[in-house]
Amino acid sequence: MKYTHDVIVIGGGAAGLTAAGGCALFGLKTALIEGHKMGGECLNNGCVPSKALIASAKRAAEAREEMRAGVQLAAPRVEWSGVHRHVHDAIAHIAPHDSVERFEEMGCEVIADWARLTGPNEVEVGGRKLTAPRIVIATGSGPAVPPIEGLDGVPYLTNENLFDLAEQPEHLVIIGGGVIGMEMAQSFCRLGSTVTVIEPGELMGRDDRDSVAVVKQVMEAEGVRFIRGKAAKVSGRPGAITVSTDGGEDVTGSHLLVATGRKARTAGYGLEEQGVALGSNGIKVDARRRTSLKHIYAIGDCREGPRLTHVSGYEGSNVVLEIALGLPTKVDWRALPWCTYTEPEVAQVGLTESEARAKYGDKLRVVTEHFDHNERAVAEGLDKGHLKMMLKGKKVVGASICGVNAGELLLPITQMITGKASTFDVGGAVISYPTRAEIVKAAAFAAWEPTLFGKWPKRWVAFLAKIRRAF
Ligand SMILES: Cc1cc2nc3c(=O)[nH]c(=O)nc-3n(C[C@H](O)[C@H](O)[C@H](O)COP(=O)(O)OP(=O)(O)OC[C@H]3O[C@@H](n4cnc5c(N)ncnc54)[C@H](O)[C@@H]3O)c2cc1C
Ligand SMILES: NC(=O)c1ccc[n+]([C@@H]2O[C@H](COP(=O)([O-])OP(=O)(O)OC[C@H]3O[C@@H](n4cnc5c(N)ncnc54)[C@H](O)[C@@H]3O)[C@@H](O)[C@H]2O)c1
Repeated sequence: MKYTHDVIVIGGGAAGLTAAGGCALFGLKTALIEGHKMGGECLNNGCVPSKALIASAKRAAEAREEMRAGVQLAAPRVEWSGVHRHVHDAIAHIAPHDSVERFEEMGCEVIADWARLTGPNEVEVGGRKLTAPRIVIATGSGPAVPPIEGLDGVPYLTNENLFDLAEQPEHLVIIGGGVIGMEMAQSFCRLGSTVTVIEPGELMGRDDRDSVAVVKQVMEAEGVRFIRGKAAKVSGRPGAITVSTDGGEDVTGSHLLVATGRKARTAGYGLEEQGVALGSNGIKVDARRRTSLKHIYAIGDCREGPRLTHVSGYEGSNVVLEIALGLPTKVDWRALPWCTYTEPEVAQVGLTESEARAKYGDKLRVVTEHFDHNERAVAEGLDKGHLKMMLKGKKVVGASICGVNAGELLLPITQMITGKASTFDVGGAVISYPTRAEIVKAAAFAAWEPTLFGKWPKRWVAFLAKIRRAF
């Protein structure tokens, strides 16, 4: 069969851009199809605007802090139009990196339209039929909005319109205390909105409980109100929206944000018709990200599995190895990192303590180091939080960190989990003093303390000392 392309990539978010760019750079004839905005969720409605908003909020929070380190800042003045501009400037600054022009320069044929799978090797787009021996689906996810009674009758926000708000909410009610709910709750509160979070289960359910407890305490002290319960009914009108929980509590706010999880984009573009198997929330894939039709790959948020930008990029790179170089490449989640950018941040890599306990039982050793023993943190007066390192013998199987810039501390731990560095290497490394990174070195060294100061080294030391005394 004569194909129009070597590979067709559907979706121009983090996953699709990585896959298409990589294939084109290797010289494959690559079609990259994006129906909406290049850069997808991360650039336009996700990571970039949310982290920019968090940055504005952090400035306001610092000014609101009581005197620290002998300095009292003046009360903050928040201009919503300025916050809005900062958020959109950040998007505009990064947009060229994900642009049509950049991907065309790499060698992709970029098509700005909606694609539809019309045959096992055929995609229809903009009235054209493209064919290729390999197809990559990277269509992402959107907000999963639960069927709450009355929700359709009021205006509500999701991550798709939150960053376009023209005015600052007076009282933002957030349904969902997951990652989006927590990052946005703290930010809007710090910018001066009243914020209420409704969550029936654990806040930030995937994360280490001790870390989340620290964040919750900080957010409550800053003024965020948490209601334990499930949003069961919504009523009201624009500007006065009431959410009633299954526990009988009512809260009325000026704005409502629904942050109740993600739904993979799998409908309406031919997957089922072509026999691509779907799971409960995403395309079914194997470890090599192949769908039930082995020449069709699914990567990033659209398939079942973790939904994070770096995961999309990682899977995009993997399929480039498969498609361009013919190297079967399985995903490896042993050292999967993630970070929630609350303050303090909550960062995780590998297993949490509870996962590690379930897997290793008594063989697990948890080393905990606190930032109030880290001299940089103490000097800065920002010493809340801790690092927990999960060890099986001298091998790291996971770590949870809660603290200022916790996400920046994950890299050496990733290397220890994958075996590219040992606890001995990191525990014995010379690193700058005083840095927060010393907490990682201290925990890695702790893996060796029982051995280093154990029976045999002590015997050797005693022997040497005895000889020295004798001569
Ligand atoms: C508020 C928020 C904050 C976040 N913060 C972080 C963070 O700090 N760190 C982190 O790692 N992750 C974060 N995420 C998650 C991250 O944004 C996603 O995991 C990531 O963007 C997924 O990339 P993707 O390429 O798989 O999908 P997407 O970015 O959703 O891209 C899919 C693209 O496919 C296009 N498309 C869909 N169907 C078709 C079709 N039929 N034809 C043509 N085009 C199509 C869509 O228009 C879209 O542009 C955040 C998410 C949200 C919502
Ligand atoms: N820093 C980051 O890496 C980052 C930041 C933001 C988003 N993300 C990504 O975005 C997604 C998280 O999105 P999210 O926060 O919407 O989902 P989530 O799954 O983290 O949290 C959703 C929460 O909504 C709650 N919920 C569901 N129905 C409810 C109801 N009726 N009433 C009250 N609460 C209800 C759930 O119990 C859950 O805790 C993930 O894919 C995540 O990886 C990542």
